[in-house]
Amino acid sequence: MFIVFEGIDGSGKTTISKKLAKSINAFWTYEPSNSVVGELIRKILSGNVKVDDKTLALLFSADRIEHNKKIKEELRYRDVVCDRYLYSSIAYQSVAGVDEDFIRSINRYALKPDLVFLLICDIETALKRINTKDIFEKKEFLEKVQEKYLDLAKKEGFVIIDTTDRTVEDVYSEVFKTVKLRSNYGF
Ligand SMILES: Nc1ncnc2c1ncn2[C@@H]1O[C@H](COP(=O)(O)OP(=O)(O)OP(=O)(O)O)[C@@H](O)[C@H]1O
Ligand SMILES: Cc1cn([C@H]2C[C@H](O)[C@@H](COP(=O)(O)O)O2)c(=O)[nH]c1=O
Repeated sequence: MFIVFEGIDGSGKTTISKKLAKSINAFWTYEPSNSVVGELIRKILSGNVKVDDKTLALLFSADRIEHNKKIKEELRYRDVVCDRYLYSSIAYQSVAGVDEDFIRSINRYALKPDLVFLLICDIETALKRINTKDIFEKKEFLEKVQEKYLDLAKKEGFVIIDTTDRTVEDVYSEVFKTVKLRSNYGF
């Protein structure tokens, strides 16, 4: 099973996805990945290197091609839990002004996940949770990204979980119950 966690920065994706991967003995992975393209992306996100928004969208899709190879390989043996994926590109890059059809087109060969969790959070709470700031971590921008995610969630059937004012344990318990229901395993 290929499970993806999406949401704005500070919504709790890394915390919850790592916890889930550990408890179901799945492979935990993330985007931007640790490929050479992923490393270049992180330099751009820190604001040290500037590129056109379309170039950044292309870099995310190139990193995803590299990342997909690893995911497919792991799925032969076990479940995969991923911290950010394709829908981060659709949400962030479209809010940054890149045409959604262009984003979908350059990602058309990306492996489809079996289950997507959208972790939503009050923006002020999310910003308080994060220490380092990247080029996208601004209140107005993240508000639009979260709206775009909610729009995608309705169309694509994501499981939405609000993490505002909830403990990690509480959020995790809801995630675990959903995975149990949606999978063939009796964890
Ligand atoms: N439900 C929660 N309640 C309180 N704090 C939380 C909750 N979930 C996560 N946190 C804390 O918020 C911080 C950010 O969490 P995390 O890194 O999981 O978010 P994220 O969505 O992966 O962020 P980013 O996209 O910026 O990497 C961490 O210090 C984490 O311990
Ligand atoms: C995969 C992906 C990511 N992003 C953005 C979203 C965040 O601002 C950063 C990643 O930071 P994190 O702390 O590692 O979550 O990258 C994006 O704009 N498009 C994407 O496809």
